[in-house]
Amino acid sequence: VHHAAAVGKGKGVLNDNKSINTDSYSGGYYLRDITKPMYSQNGGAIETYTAKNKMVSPGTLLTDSDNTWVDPAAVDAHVYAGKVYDYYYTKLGRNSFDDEGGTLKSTVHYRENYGNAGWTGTQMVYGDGDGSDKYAYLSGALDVVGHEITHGVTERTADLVYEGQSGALNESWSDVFGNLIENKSDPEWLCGEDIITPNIPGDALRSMSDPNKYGDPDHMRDYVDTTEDHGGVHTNSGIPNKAFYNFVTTSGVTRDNAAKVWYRALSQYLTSNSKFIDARNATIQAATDLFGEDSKEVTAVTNAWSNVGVG
Ligand SMILES: CCCCC[C@H](S)C(=O)N[C@@H](Cc1ccccc1)C(=O)N[C@@H](C)C(=O)O
Ligand SMILES: [Zn+2]
Repeated sequence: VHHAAAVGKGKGVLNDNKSINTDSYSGGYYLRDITKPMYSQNGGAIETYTAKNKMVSPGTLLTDSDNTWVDPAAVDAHVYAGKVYDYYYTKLGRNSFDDEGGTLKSTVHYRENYGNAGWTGTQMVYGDGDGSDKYAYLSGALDVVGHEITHGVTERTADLVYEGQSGALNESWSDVFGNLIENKSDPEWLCGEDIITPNIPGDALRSMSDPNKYGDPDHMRDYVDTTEDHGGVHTNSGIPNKAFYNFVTTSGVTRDNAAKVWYRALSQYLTSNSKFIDARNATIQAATDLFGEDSKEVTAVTNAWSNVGVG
């Protein structure tokens, strides 16, 4: 069967027009992007499926007869996964989540009234929202898609245990790369702002610049000891999130260099039971490796963690 790259059209969750890389064969179009380096290297692709609101993954590969796509959740999951692939490949030299050109699979319409998105260990899954007006389709935000795929990167590198401090680091690294990839110029470095209460502008699930705004700590003294949410991984992530925000907004530190430091710390130094103090040390070591011990990056990252009471 001959596969040919095609370009389709569709609207995203925010009703925006998007071009979509699709795969045309046997007289139909499939939501499979075969334009990435991984395809020619080892047949890796970006594929988008629907679970039809069941708890199945990957589900059914989406197809269309005329390459005009009418499922906004699928359009955004697909296009945004491509953007995340491109970011890791071009900015950090990583070839997909596994650095082996592994196919990136997304499943949309996962479960019923699912107000969340996740990484299953092999792929991304996206809910439609919780049935209230709190969420739009979760794949409609590039920071969400970047967040979930980064869990795949983390699992193949530091493999941070999803519990307590290592779990909060796991969550934070996903928020960091979700926002780096989304690359908005908004000063607050918000999480999920595009899909949280779509009718209310400006709100979000978390803020990296001011975690307290959404009830999350921004200093070690306010670390939340809880059994909820795997030990508060989405709350205590406020502390490393704020540390990254401090670092990336220090004058002279560029987003790309901050990303290199955080990626090198994740892939070379963090391990499954790392705690916040280990993340401080890992990012200082990574900055030292990349820019030298007397660099502004080393000074900035040291101060960034001190500011949140770590180290
Ligand atoms: C095992 C527990 C369920 C998986 C949690 C996934 S990884 C997650 O963290 N999802 C994000 C979605 C997201 C990402 C970026 C920006 C906004 C929202 C998340 O924050 N989920 C919240 C709702 C939560 O699980 O508490
Ligand atoms: Zn997460």
